[in-house]
Amino acid sequence: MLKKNTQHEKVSHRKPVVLMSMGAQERKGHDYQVMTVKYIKPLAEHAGCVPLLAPTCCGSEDIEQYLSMVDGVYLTGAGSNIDPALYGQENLTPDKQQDPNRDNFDIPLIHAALKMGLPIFAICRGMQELNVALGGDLHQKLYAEPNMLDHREDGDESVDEQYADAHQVRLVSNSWLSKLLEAEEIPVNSLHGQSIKTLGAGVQVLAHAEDGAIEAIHLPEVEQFTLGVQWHPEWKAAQNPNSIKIFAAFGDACRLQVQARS
Ligand SMILES: N[C@@H](CCC(=O)NCCCC(=O)O)C(=O)O
Repeated sequence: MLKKNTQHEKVSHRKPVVLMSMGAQERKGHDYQVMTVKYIKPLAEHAGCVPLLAPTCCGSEDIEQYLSMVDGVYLTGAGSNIDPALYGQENLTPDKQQDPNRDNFDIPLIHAALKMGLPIFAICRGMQELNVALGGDLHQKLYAEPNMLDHREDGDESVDEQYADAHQVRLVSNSWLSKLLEAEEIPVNSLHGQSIKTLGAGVQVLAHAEDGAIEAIHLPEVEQFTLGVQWHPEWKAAQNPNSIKIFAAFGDACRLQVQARS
């Protein structure tokens, strides 16, 4: 009987594991590391990945070990601002919360993940981190810039109202994102006071808001999937076909990574 040579047919059927870095929160005098459920669920349900939550409070020395266990990196939004010293500016919003541990974990994490060829999907603060890690900078108060709209949510509204579509974004024509979403323009929610000002090395724009604010980026010179969006596709993702497509595309890229490693 002929023996089938399975050596070249090794296909791994395990789900991709994706690292999510947690953020700091203080509650009743105790320091917590947290992650919002709205970010976790679409990664499992629409990307088909296994979320692995990494605390950012223990320094960055174990980053390579974390990355050796995962097939992708997912950088979420968070209320805290990135320390402007990391992009060479004085702090213009000293009243706003910062999270130096997350900054100090995520910046080297991004460099290491890029070096390892891991897919990266970044939302809101995560997209800003991706740009800062590559030497770009931010508008610290987008709302105070001439001719720019106020992209912040109204804190007095209900959460549903805060995350409702707020404006259109125009996708760069013929880009992979416009092809994926089969659209030139999509409506998005908007909950940020800061935004990308100068692009980092290798960063390219994939979408703009009506006022010119940068709404989506990628790194076309690297081989792996990279996407940063300033809006929140994680919010009620199951009800938004564009969000489902974005999470599925990230999941597909992580599945390719699983195969590449098997
Ligand atoms: N502080 C930055 C980043 C904004 C951001 O990530 N917001 C997320 C809000 C909370 C959440 O939905 O997780 C800025 O203001 O631009």
